[in-house]
Amino acid sequence: MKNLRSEILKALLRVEKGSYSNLLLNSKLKLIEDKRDKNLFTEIYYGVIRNKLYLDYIINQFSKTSLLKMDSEVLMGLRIGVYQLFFLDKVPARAAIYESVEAVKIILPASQKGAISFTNGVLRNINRKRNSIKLPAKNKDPEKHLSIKYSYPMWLVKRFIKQYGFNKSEKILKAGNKRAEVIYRHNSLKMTKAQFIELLDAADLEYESTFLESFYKLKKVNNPAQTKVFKRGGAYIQGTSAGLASLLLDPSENMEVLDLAAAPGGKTSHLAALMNNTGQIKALDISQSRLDLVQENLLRLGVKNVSLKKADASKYQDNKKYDRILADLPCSGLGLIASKPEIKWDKNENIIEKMAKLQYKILNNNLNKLKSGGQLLYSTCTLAKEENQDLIKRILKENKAYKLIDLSSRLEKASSLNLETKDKYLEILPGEVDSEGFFYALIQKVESD
Ligand SMILES: C[S@@+](CC[C@H](N)C(=O)[O-])C[C@H]1O[C@@H](n2cnc3c(N)ncnc32)[C@H](O)[C@@H]1O
Repeated sequence: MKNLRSEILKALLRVEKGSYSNLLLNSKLKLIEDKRDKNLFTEIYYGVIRNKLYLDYIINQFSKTSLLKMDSEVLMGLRIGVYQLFFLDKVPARAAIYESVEAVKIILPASQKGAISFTNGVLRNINRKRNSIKLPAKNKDPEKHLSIKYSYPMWLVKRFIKQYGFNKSEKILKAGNKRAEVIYRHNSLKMTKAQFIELLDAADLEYESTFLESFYKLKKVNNPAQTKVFKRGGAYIQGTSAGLASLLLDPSENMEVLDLAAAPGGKTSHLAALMNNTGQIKALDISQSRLDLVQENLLRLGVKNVSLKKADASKYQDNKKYDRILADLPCSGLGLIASKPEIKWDKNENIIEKMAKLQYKILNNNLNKLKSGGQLLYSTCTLAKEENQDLIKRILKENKAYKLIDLSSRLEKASSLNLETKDKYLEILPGEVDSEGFFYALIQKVESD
């Protein structure tokens, strides 16, 4: 790779235009040989996305030009520079400024000399007066304080404070800025636990256990999808909160299971493993290209009891009745900010409302596919109550033949987590648990005599 910072700058501009940060990063890291360069690329790239508002707050105090009027290349170059100055002790200030200005120089045409000296001047000025920078006061404007300190848009800070109060919100915001860890789920359909561990050890992969028995946190791994254990189907990369969903649904062998939104297949393949490849899982998704990913994953993982179908789950019709239904539905994703920090900047209140409507339609269309006594697990990776508690309350109010089951005993059986359910629901909050934010509710069709 020719110039690391200019490549970071280009990649960040693409994320601003809508590219998925994790997919783009993976494709960029493949082009970098040196391990230290890979780490520095990742650090600056995610650091700038995570801390954008804080970086802009600083730049704004030292620039006579408004941020809105700046060339996007210059603004991004400044963010890259300020991030290094404030967050990376190992990069000397002189190098941080020089490299960031060089990156802008490479990207902008030579005719834009003024923009280059502007970038240089602003960065030097910020570095000189760095000790004078102050956050908005916590006691005067607590919302603004959190918004700038942790770089979250105001609407999201206000929403969290309303739902969880100031202290819990601060923990959630802080945890969302921590780099997400890579976790392998051991896939028992391809190898025993002992063989799985043997392959981790043989590859010198450092790991530690988690609150779920089959999930291992990997330390310092650059290409988790390139290891032998992964390629042989012994592992699936999956967060612990995502993994908890299939465990809470608790399927048994030979059951009939419906998965309403399956792609890329994490929970489907986990269910298949828990059922030991017996019974039948019907897995739906609205997107064919995403179903192709499921197919690829199921093949690698040796899953044999799943049939895939492209369908809109809000309209899907089926004459069968199921023992278990997994409704891991599309959502606003506010629990996944640590692994996909651009969620901070891409989402808004309208998306939450839109998602809640879709989730309502999907649940209403599928509840009647449960057998008598059958159970549906609803899960989302978001922390918006309209998509979680409020939605489930409404569904149960309108459908009297269904009841909510307290998730405590399932949680105790599935994990070593010491968490209380609230109103029978379970919610995982980043900052309280070292995992993604998730919500779960278990609904049962009341048995008819
Ligand atoms: C949260 S993801 C599912 C993750 C999956 N359960 C897993 O564990 O890998 C939501 C999925 O819902 C799909 N989707 C969105 N709208 C849908 C609809 N109306 N019907 C079915 N699937 C839908 C998306 O394509 C996406 O793959």
